[in-house]
Amino acid sequence: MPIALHPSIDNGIKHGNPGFHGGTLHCHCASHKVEVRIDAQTAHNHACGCSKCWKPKGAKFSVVAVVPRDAVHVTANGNKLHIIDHNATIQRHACRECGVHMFGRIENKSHPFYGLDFVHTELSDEQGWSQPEFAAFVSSVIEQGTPPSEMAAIRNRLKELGLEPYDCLSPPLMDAIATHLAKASGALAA
Ligand SMILES: N[C@@H](CCC(=O)N[C@@H](CSCO)C(=O)NCC(=O)O)C(=O)O
Ligand SMILES: [Zn+2]
Ligand SMILES: [Zn+2]
Repeated sequence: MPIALHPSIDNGIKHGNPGFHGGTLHCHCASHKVEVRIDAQTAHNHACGCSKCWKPKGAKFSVVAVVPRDAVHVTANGNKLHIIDHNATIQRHACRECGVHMFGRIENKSHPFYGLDFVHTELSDEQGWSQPEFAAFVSSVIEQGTPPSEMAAIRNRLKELGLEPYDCLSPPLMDAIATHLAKASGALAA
């Protein structure tokens, strides 16, 4: 049995459908579920090993993607939502009862990813969301108690699944962040 990372990737990566245009996320409550409608396909879907992203019980990684914030609409039981940490870069709006994070929003207008919300598409029954493309913050699983001796097996399994492991974000995303900062500072022409 290969090491378990997350139920939506452990049996192989399901391909996304480029023509897919969104769906509805719902929390894990048995009744009065929080529902969030997403009117867009996701981008930059990835496995994330950081301690802040929501993971289903027993998973080592979260699977998280971004969508334009204008495409995110709370459609039911929004009164159950609260913000986990108002000071975090990504303000995660979670269900107070079941703990599931419904969307993470960046409110800092000068942040490179301002305008994008973070979402977990496993919370939707629809098929076709963009597939995970890489693994981010892999070393961070140690901070949550994974023995460092397991890291080689974890990175090998991620590679076997086609998810290149990185200890921050992927090179294209790190380049996008650096480009944004260079344009803001004047080091590159805006
Ligand atoms: N080692 C830390 C890393 C946390 C971290 O920086 N997480 C990233 C990625 S989240 C989705 O890719 C991040 O951007 N965080 C901003 C925020 O969470 O507000 C840890 O594991 O906690
Ligand atoms: Zn809930
Ligand atoms: Zn994360």
